[in-house]
Amino acid sequence: IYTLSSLVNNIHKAKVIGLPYTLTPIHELERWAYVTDPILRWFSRPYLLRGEGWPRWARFMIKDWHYEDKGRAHREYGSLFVVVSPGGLICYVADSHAALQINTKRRAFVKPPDKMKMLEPFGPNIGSTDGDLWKVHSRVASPSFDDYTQKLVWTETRRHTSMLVSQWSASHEFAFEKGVYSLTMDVMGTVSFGQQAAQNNDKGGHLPKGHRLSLLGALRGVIMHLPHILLVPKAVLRCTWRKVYTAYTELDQYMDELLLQGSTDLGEGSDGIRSKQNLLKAILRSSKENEKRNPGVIGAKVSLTNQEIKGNLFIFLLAGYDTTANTIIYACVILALYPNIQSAIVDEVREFYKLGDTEATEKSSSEHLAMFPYLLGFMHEILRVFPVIIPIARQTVSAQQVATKSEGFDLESVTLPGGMDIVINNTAIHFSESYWPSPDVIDPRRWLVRNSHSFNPSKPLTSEQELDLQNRMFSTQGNKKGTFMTFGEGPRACLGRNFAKVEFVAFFSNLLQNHRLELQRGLNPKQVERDLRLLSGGSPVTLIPPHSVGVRLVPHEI
Ligand code: HEM
Repeated sequence: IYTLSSLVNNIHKAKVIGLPYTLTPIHELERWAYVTDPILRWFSRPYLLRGEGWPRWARFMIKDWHYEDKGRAHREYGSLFVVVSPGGLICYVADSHAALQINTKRRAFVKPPDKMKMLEPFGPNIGSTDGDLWKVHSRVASPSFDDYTQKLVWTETRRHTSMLVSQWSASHEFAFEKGVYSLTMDVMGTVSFGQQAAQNNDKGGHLPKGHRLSLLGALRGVIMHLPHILLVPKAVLRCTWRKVYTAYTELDQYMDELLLQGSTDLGEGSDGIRSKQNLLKAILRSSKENEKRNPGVIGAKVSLTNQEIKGNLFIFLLAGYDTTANTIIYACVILALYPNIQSAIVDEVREFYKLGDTEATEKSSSEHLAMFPYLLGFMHEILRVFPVIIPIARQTVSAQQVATKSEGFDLESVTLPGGMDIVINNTAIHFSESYWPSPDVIDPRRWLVRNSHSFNPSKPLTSEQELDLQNRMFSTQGNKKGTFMTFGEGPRACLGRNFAKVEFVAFFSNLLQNHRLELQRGLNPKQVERDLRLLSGGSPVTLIPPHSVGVRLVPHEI
């Protein structure tokens, strides 16, 4: 009776909103969806492989159904619609104008508070907080992502890629995904905690006093078991999964020690040289500087506690490790499938090496990136077609009006009630013909013309586009806001987007210097591409390919 009356009540709420709505027994944000998701994914596989999307009755019960759906639901119900279940209502948005407002008005549309608590195993952070507290986190954390950090990312990524290339080229059947994951993890580790993360290992017996794992070992243990650390209460973890619990406590202890060391260095003034820093020290210093700058603000929070600094370092690891790894993995497979795109990137890489100052540390990260416009275009095209962060979720704090501008959508604005869940369907936006002509076609040149929305890879180029392509400039300036959402938009957009771009470019500029990527022998390219585009691995955190995809490194012909 309760379930039924909740459903009737929710239908009434949906009718008042006035948007098209549809019913489902369970929606994707409910706990029950953890049960329906694996069953329905397994059951729907044959439909997906036929290119028909989800069975209509099942789709809203599947977590992150949007990727495989590719905007079908929006073509059926409209660019904004509501899914109603006894458990609640979700408003799905695929209208760039509405998406932009929702992302820009951060005080009116907040991150769902109940889900954000989960992101605080080490402490509150920039990703989990909202309102005034977020502002303090943002003020302290943002300056740490400066040019020095990006340069560190550049050098560390190139160093780790060189090591990976020698391992991979020594063995034809290398563990491809594993290599990429360990690369992004090691880069995150050294950039966050300094060289200490790369030194001492668990096997060599040189563990620091009082530790059972190395810093990198603890980091790896935490990252590999993130879902358990985020979802299982610590007391339960301690009794049931000792190994994971140990990694968690060890990382906590390392961060405490590093913070203490960092504070002492700052106090003694021996930390004046920015070049000796890592993210941990940078954020500590930024927090102290904020405190000095605002001494008179009584009662107002201006700096972060050690707990909050740890929380932020954790969120950087969480947000930056497998997002970048999966972007690189999708990119490697697409390069193996599209030799023409790979050749254009190899040309760009060769131009770069001709300049002869590849490790030029005096160059800023933006100068490095400017040398790879096509590669950056390719990265954005990968992130458009494979948006590794699938949904962007928000909740209204009180009743909020949202204006819409989609073609064929009757309503000019709608009022969403307070406490309503909203999901911005970025896959639907990225596969909308009106924002991205011929959206299925992967073409990095979209990002090298002044107006990406007028570029149709299936049609001949206009003279203006030809001119733009000759000038070879990567830019998103002319693009309509709200049409590319993989890094989010507005004040809560990704803090590490430049970090990810530098890492991506540093990786491929090194990998493709002497080698090409090909599919492993025996794989059918059509089948590989079909699986990649039609299925996802159903990860709880980021979009991952449905199964391991073999690529191999082949030396360039001389
Ligand atoms: C390809 C790689 C990446 C993608 C696609 C990505 C995507 C995103 C998206 C979509 C958001 C906004 C979520 C929302 O609005 O709810 C976000 C936020 C964030 N990202 Fe990334 N990210 C990437 C890499 C990184 C890296 C490398 C770092 C750090 C080292 C990072 C740190 C963050 C942080 C701290 C936030 C929270 C910002 C805030 O709430 O104010 N990300 N990211």
